[in-house]
Amino acid sequence: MTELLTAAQMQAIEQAAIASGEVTGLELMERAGQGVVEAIFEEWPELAQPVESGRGASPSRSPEYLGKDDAPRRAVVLCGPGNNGGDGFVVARLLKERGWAVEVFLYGEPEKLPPDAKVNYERWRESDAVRPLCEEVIDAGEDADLAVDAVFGTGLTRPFLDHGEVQSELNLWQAASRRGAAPRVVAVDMPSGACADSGLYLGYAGENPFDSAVMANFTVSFHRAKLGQFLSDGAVACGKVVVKDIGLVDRDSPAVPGEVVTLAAPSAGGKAFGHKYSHGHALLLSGGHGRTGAARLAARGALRIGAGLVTVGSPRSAMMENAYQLTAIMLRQIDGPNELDQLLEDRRINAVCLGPGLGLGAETQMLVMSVLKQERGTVLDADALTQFEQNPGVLFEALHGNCVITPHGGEFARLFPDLDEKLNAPATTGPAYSKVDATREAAKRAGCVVLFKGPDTVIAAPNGCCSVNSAHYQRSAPWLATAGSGDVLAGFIIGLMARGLSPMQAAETAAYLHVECALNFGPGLIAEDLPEQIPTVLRRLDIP
Ligand SMILES: NC(=O)C1=CN([C@@H]2O[C@H](COP(=O)(O)OP(=O)(O)OC[C@H]3O[C@@H](n4cnc5c(N)ncnc54)[C@H](O)[C@@H]3O)[C@@H](O)[C@H]2O)[C@@H](O)CC1
Ligand SMILES: Nc1ncnc2c1ncn2[C@@H]1O[C@H](COP(=O)(O)OP(=O)(O)O)[C@@H](O)[C@H]1O
Ligand SMILES: [K+]
Repeated sequence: MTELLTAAQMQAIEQAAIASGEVTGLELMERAGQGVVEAIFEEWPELAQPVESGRGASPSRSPEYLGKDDAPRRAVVLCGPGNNGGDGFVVARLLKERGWAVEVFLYGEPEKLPPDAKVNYERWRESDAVRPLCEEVIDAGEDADLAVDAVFGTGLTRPFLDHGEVQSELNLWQAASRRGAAPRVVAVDMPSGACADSGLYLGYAGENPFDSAVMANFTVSFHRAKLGQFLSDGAVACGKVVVKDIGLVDRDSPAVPGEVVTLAAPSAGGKAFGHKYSHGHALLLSGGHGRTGAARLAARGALRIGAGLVTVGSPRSAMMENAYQLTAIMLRQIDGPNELDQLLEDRRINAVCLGPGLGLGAETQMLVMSVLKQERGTVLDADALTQFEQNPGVLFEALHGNCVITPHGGEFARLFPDLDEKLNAPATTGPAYSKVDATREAAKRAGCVVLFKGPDTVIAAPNGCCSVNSAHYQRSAPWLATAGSGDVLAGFIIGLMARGLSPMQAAETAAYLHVECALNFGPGLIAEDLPEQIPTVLRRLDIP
């Protein structure tokens, strides 16, 4: 289970360790700096060689490794006014010990550094200069091999704006480094300017932070990854996240505030035994004539993910259209809520999904209400959510603990306009209101699991349980931005609920597998391809 911590949770863990006497803040800072240096050479082994050595010199820890014609590697280290800056001074010293030429710039006043950072500042100052962080850093960085961003980490509380020019230059370095030019940028804990809890850049009202903010090639975090590294812009700005152990032990400390968020992972448990009815019977409602594709996509998803039986319920107008295109999936005519009620007298139908392609209008509202009063496993998506834009309270009243709702950004805004407004208001103070905060509040209000879609899909239950299904970094799956992929996701969830997974487990597992399917297929993906990847993905993950 990969935990994603908020700044407050990380601070509480650190404080508890220091209070217990097992470690000092200074030791933690030294380990953090060591972790960053280690990560740099793991990421870029070539940096362990001096420039132009070309003689296969082995990595060395002392300046003696320099041959006659070799030039030292060069780094600029940008330090900030807090402990993130303290880590930066450690990194500078360790690189220098390896023979690097290092220039250090400080944003802030040395006298105001917190104690541990001050100690490391003084150690650096014993032999070298610290210059104020200003435009000079731009010239210094131009031909450096490496830029270390240790300006702000988990302590960012307000916008880092007055150094916009410096930031935009860092951004140019970063862009240049993606083209193979120097310097590479490594961020300590967070790319400075981005909030560690929300991933939002502070103070960028209406502007694209990526026009000027620090973006890293990779980010080194300590003990555990931070939430902001997997949410919103933070998940783009970090480049990649490497977590380094700094010797903190996990503890069930009541001092750690709030329920910890995890990265979504599939729940184990497959089709080891039983007959088809022991794997549940999922019903998916189709829209009318010309609007049936979405329900069939979802139904195919439900069947592939292992529901024992899957039925599409179709209005008369669409029976032929559906019949032509369904084989293993069964078809039943359902015209209106009364016929739906009759069908649901069959208690073996234990999970119902509605919304994809269903259309808007009074009938949709009645169908939703009819299903919800049955208290079966229920997934509401798309039109079944939009239908309640004018009266979300009616929906929340009827939702129950055996439901999952799966809004994308637009649907979320329709059901939870106030939360959407908070989430999209320009972030000015840290920790900023995050997609995790919004989804948790939404789940409480709705009284059921909410899966808020996106490359950073957040899944939350009313009890505060929450996970992030990340399609970033090595799981980046931009091909999912294709029509109908959300319908398949709804089908995956209802299929797993039919099989008996809890709403939270089903939503997490489905979201995880959805991304795996996209990764398995790759470019050119269309929604129809997603269910067809399930067999390979399940086999690879060893889920029977
Ligand atoms: N918490 C931990 O367990 C550890 C923390 N370490 C490092 O310490 C960092 C956290 O240190 P801090 O809490 O001191 O926070 P930061 O160093 O991230 O920055 C906070 C400091 O900057 C000030 N500040 C915030 N926003 C500002 C702005 N826009 N303009 C000017 N000043 C601003 C704050 O008042 C505070 O003094 C972590 O990111 C990590 O790099 C590591 O040394 C190892 C252990
Ligand atoms: N860039 C992206 N990277 C990863 N996943 C994405 C991306 N864009 C969309 N998705 C995912 O694709 C699905 C799209 O669903 P949705 O917006 O409901 O589309 P549709 O209604 O067309 O099916 C969601 O699961 C969402 O999380
Ligand atoms: K930083």
